[in-house]
Amino acid sequence: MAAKTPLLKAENVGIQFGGLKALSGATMELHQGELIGLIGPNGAGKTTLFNLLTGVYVPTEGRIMLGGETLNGLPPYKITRKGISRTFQNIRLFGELSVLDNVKVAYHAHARHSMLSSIFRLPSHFRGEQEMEEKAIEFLNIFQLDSVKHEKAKNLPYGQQRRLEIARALAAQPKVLLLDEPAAGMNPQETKELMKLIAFIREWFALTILLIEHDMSLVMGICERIYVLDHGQLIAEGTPEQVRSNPKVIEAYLGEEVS
Ligand SMILES: Nc1ncnc2c1ncn2[C@@H]1O[C@H](COP(=O)(O)OP(=O)(O)OP(=O)(O)O)[C@@H](O)[C@H]1O
Repeated sequence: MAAKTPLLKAENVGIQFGGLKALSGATMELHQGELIGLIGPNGAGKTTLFNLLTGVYVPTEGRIMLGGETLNGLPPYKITRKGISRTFQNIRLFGELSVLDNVKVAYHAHARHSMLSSIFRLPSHFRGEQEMEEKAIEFLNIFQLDSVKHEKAKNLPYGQQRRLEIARALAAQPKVLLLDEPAAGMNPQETKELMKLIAFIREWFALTILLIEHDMSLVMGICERIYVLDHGQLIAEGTPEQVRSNPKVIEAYLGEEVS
């Protein structure tokens, strides 16, 4: 029975901004190891759902649970510590810091060596530092960023900045990774490679991933299941094939490319 408990669950979740119901009655379950797509037209509520899952917004209705523990009302940093990391639609990096330091800072937020050992530069501090550097370089290798590790993040080409953002999110050692349009602004070749990389890191880190993507064809190849949002409501859920042929989804995407 325990195996059936979802890792992350949103139960009738919603939020209202003034008169606007940006999201309402959203119920979603992510199970350990799944790679799930979240799609929908512009303004459907996709990022709002991410903001609710990560504590940026507090739901005005419903419950969010991670492994059975309710997250409602916890601040974002506590939710990150509990195991939910995310990337943003608009890249958020420390532009003036090196690529390596960007990952180390993210790793630091999670590292366990104590403040006292850092202040007094005790041997455990240096072991912690070394371990952090090794871990950070490991992440950079996976994302093919090791050759640019001393570059300032702001000087990287766009595609590399996007990959660095994912490396940073992973450095927090999440159970669940939320990716908000990770391929936005990438060319088709970069996008294809990124999708492969996402499928790879899911396996490598035994992650559960929720991926926002505007273009259904991009998620078709790698996601087992897809949730579809439209006007703040989840209108469909199923395999890519089920979702693609769902009349509500076709209607929501009317005038847009569905496949
Ligand atoms: N803080 C806020 N205050 C007021 N309205 C908001 C706020 N955040 C989101 N909204 C509104 O909620 C709705 C859903 O926005 P959201 O950004 O979640 O959509 P989205 O599906 O991610 O869209 P896109 O694909 O364009 O990124 C929009 O109408 C948006 O203007």
